[in-house]
Amino acid sequence: MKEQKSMEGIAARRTALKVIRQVTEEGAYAALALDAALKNCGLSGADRRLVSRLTYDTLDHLIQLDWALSQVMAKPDTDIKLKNILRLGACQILLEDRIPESAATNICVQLCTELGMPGLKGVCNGILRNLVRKKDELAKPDAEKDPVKAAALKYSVPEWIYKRVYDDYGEEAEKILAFRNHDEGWMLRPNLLKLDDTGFEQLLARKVWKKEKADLPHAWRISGAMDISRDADYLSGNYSIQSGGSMLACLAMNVKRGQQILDCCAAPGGKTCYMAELMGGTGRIQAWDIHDHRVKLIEAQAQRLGLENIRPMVRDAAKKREDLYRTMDAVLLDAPCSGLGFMSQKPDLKLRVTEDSVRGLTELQAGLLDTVCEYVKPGGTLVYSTCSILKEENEKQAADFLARHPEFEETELPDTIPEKYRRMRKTGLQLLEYRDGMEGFYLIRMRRKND
Ligand SMILES: C[S@@+](CC[C@H](N)C(=O)[O-])C[C@H]1O[C@@H](n2cnc3c(N)ncnc32)[C@H](O)[C@@H]1O
Repeated sequence: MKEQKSMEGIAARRTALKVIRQVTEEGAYAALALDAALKNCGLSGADRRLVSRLTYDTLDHLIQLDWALSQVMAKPDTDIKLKNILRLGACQILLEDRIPESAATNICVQLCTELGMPGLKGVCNGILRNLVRKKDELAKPDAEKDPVKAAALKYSVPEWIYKRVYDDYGEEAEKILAFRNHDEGWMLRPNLLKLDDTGFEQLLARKVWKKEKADLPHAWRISGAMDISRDADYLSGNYSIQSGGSMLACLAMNVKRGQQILDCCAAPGGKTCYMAELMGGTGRIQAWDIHDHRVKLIEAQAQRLGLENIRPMVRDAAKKREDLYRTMDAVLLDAPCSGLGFMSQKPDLKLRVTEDSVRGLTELQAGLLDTVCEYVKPGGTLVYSTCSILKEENEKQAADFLARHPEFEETELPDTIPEKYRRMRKTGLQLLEYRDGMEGFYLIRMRRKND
């Protein structure tokens, strides 16, 4: 029995290590790699939770863990496989109260053999035991001499992210970067073609989940659901899972029955479907995405929800379509972005996003805005949104667009959006996780002036 328990412990760490390796060595997305690893893995509920926690904690604290390890290793530039085993060990030794240090170390030593490195067992053992001994006296960078390095390490973010967020938000950067989302909840909203708010509340009352009304129209926060995408009411299209920022972008579009709408970067279709419902299934939404396999996701959502006013299409929104000029009542550009608004929920973003990639995205966003704005009718609406917190992708991007396009102006957010969010605006609305209880998200509503 005892032996079986220790084997389960190994299985959970082996699975966590597999995901950490896929993310750091192969560039996999943590959420997808974790889902795949947990599918049919045969682990108990407690072990599955341990896998998720160890994976996310290791990735989230990777910069701190590497710093700590560099102080107890003779040669910090070690083989990447060994490095990942050490990171997993350091995560348990430095961040977990409930795991005995000896168990963490012994299992990591065992994992060296499993990864075909029996010759490194002694090195691994030595480094982790050294870490256990010295963990309370690890040096920190001198905050006076190198404040950026010290702060980046404190929040376990790359230095360029710390600098950028500090430049954008000043002292508030600390709150933004310190925030960690430990809420495993979801935001749900009813399919408006099938259920009104009362009907949805009754549906939720039948579920064992914890639920509370969110401060957005129709929306509820729920937690305690294992795999919501297998729930029968979800599968039969009674409701959707949608984040708060995403719902606000749809409300900002202020769509009406019978309108012609373009959603330029639409996959997997969360916003398209909400807008299609807000239009009561009437009018038409062209839902473009550049990737064929992602357009199929829009089709699947529209089908699940029974929405017939959506036209999913594989289109490159960067290519001009003169035949569509001035034809749309409203255009949504939910642009490809760094995604840094989800940093606390997706810590692998900190490893994936680089200064160069942000530069490329910013140029892409500006080009897309210049192209798709042409489709808006006089008096029509253009909403630009991202799930980023960087001003370069958001407020500054929008201000630059408005300067290049005097035929557009920023307009008020409609009163379907709660006043609290309408009041928070400067140029556009920036939501922040630590403050607003939803992902970091940006949106601005603009209008093409009448000629
Ligand atoms: C932020 S996601 C959109 C999320 C979506 N609006 C939703 O709410 O479900 C950005 C999307 O833009 C797509 N994309 C990137 N470049 C594009 C382009 N040039 N034309 C059309 N779609 C593009 C990506 O494939 C990705 O699906």
